[in-house]
Amino acid sequence: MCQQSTVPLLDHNIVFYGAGSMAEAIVRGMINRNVVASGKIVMLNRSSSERLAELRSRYGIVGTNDPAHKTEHLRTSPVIVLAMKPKDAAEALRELGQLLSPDQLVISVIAGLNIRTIQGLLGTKQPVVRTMPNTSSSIGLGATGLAFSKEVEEQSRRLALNIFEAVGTTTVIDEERMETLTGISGSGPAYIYYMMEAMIAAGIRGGLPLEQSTELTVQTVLGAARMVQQTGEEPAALRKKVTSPNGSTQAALEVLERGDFFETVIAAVNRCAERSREMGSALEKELS
Ligand SMILES: NC(=O)C1=CN([C@@H]2O[C@H](COP(=O)(O)OP(=O)(O)OC[C@H]3O[C@@H](n4cnc5c(N)ncnc54)[C@H](OP(=O)(O)O)[C@@H]3O)[C@@H](O)[C@H]2O)C=CC1
Ligand SMILES: O=C(O)[C@@H]1CCC=N1
Repeated sequence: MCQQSTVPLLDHNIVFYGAGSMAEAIVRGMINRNVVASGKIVMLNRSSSERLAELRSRYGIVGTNDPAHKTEHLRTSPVIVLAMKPKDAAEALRELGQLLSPDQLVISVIAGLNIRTIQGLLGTKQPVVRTMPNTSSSIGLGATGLAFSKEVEEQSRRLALNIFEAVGTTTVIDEERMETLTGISGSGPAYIYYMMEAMIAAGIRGGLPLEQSTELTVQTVLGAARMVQQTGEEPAALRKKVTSPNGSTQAALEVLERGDFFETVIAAVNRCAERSREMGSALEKELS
């Protein structure tokens, strides 16, 4: 993980076009890690003024809905992060393309939307970085996959990596693997939270107070992730160390196996990847 720097990495504006959960997670992480001064972060959305007011007061960023200001920021910012939902992307990108000049870097966090479609909707051969971050970026523990269009020059490549390295780890991949990566790390936090919800519920049903059940679950998930990271051992090897022959863990794992846990998780990751492709195809159709 990156050390907190005393000098911000970015000394120019960065626009977040879309001001929802993912944009906030990255912004929060960037501010906490001093990647950029909060006054240089501009957050734009479609219509929610209350949301922008909340973000302005929470982070000291610039947030505006005023059409003239929005246009001005989009026209002049060297870096624009696309952070709206896939369903809203086509219209937004068509309008955005008319404002851009060739050197402005476009970074997308939109699931499924590929580089070719981004450039097609913009109507320009813009340098594009397609990324898939996750919401843990907000505490500096994100995992972001990145793929670059051929127009992205070394300096811009470095800049994009700097932004996401400051809020977690980065993995550069071939764009064709982005949907699989989405299935693992983009959506992955939700699977872990779901597992945690179930563990907490089981604790409560077994008579533990909510607070204790939550604390035990959180520490268990945290400890297990750290064990894999710090020991360098395979998860399967670590699992075996918990599992005494004919003991309680074995009995529990047998129940998970009966529910086809392993293959169910793989099927969930695959379905996530497939859904990302479906969303991408719907956007690709907007090109014709
Ligand atoms: N949430 C996550 O864990 C992750 C999300 N992503 C991707 O991030 C993107 C955003 O997701 P998320 O933050 O969860 O979504 P949210 O619904 O929380 O936020 C979407 C934002 O986009 C804005 N918006 C919609 N249309 C436009 C437009 N035409 N112009 C400008 N802004 C617009 C909305 O503004 P308003 O409220 O005013 O309509 C809102 O601020 C998605 O594409 C998703 O695939 C990627 C990785 C992880
Ligand atoms: O659910 C979604 O579509 C987004 C993409 C990855 C995480 N959330």
